[in-house]
Amino acid sequence: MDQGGAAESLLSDRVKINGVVKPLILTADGQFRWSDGCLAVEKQVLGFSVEGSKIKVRAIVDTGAGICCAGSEVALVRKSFTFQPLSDDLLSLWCEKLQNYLDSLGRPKRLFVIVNPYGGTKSASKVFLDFVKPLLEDANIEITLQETRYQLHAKEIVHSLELPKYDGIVCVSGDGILVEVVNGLLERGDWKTAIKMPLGVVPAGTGNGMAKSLLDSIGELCTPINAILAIIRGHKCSLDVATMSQGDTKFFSVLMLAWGLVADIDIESEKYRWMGSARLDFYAIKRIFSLRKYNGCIKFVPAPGYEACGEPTSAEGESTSEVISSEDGSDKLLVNGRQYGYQGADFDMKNLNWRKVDGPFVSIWLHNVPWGGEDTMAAPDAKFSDGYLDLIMIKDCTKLGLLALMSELNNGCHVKSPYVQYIKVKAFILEPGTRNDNPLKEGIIDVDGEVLARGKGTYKCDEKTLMAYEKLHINVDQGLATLFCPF
Ligand SMILES: Nc1ncnc2c1ncn2[C@@H]1O[C@H](COP(=O)(O)OP(=O)(O)OP(=O)(O)O)[C@@H](O)[C@H]1O
Repeated sequence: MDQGGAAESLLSDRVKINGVVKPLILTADGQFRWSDGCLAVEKQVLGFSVEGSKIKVRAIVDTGAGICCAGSEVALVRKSFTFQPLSDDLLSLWCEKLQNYLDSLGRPKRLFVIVNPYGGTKSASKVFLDFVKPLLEDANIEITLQETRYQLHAKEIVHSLELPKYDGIVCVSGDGILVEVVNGLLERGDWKTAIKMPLGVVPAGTGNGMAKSLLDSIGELCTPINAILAIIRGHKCSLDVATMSQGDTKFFSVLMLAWGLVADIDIESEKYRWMGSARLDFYAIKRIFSLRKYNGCIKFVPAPGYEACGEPTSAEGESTSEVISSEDGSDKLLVNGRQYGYQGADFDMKNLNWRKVDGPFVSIWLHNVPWGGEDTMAAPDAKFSDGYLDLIMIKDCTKLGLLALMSELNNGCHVKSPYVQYIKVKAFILEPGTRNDNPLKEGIIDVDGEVLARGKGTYKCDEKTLMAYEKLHINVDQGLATLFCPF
């Protein structure tokens, strides 16, 4: 038996496999090999347990064919491999070596899992039971489960969550719950440390843009199994957070903002929910044939290389609040005696290269990540933490041009249309106006799939929204949040 002296081997031994004594080796680069099999620990091994004098290694393997996992063409199946070391000492040694190797991978050990049983097709509880729970158990990850019971419940939960007890928060939901979690973390007094908590998302809503963006970035399908495997493997990446502010009211966005055509399609098509997913295509065609344009103005700070867009302008800062340091050292903001958490990126609004474009506009779309939903690659060049939002702007477009453009949203080629201006921005000001065919009607501002503001005469305009249909400031904090990612 070799305990690692030989090159590349952490442990090389003879063990019983199916009653026959065979050589087994664990290499320093994480290969677990025996005479008729091999597992790559990093990619395939989830965890192991001791059963009497045997060790059961639980893995996920690609069978290459056969049953599909939730639509995935790759047939991933859970498999276990059992072996019996020849003495108790060797059993302990194998456990130690395997555990040390798994520990060196920095995987999470305790996860707080939020399930929204009412999101999307109401499939989140089933996704949790079929994929999330069994795979987390295989990986020996301790689960604390909380189902959401009402809107904004997830935000409330993370407000008071004892974060040091967990290595990450997992949302089994659509994008809505992830956005609530980010907002909840950033509203905490200890937001600076809270927002470093790794966040995972397992697609189980109607809008699964973040899960799709993460998995598609390495060519994987957006399936619950691929998403939970990425979380178990524990790789992390940073994510830009955009702060939308109107005076002292803030909203923290991780996906997108839409105003004009895309917002109208997204929000007003709710009237046709009974049509299922066809409602979006149906309503898009309807909107294109009676196209609206909105007056207003946008100002932005372009990323290097995009300075030619728009006309030079200036932007006046609107900081009305004062950041104080509290006794516990956390930065809290005192506005009218009330304490807030994060207040947006530290930004000197005045001394930047602001540019301006005046309306009317057909559509303004700002994207933080490439995919807005599983079928919408809105911003093909968007990066998780480049510190910029991708602006997709349409001012003028023929109806046929728009139809062609919309049909390319699933592959991102719409940005090549001559009617589309596609640039990256660091900061953005939206001054939304009225419809240019009817000064009594205004528009809708859609942020991360929720209505941030509704103007006069819009669909459900009597419903209260977080912000008014007025000037809105947006700036980006590079890599503020952390995500579990598959790369
Ligand atoms: N128990 C509940 N009842 C009703 N709404 C809820 C409940 N729990 C959460 N919600 C709300 O459901 C919304 C959608 O959440 P989720 O992220 O799962 O899906 P989505 O794809 O973003 O949206 P949807 O599927 O509703 O179009 C969130 O805004 C959240 O506040």
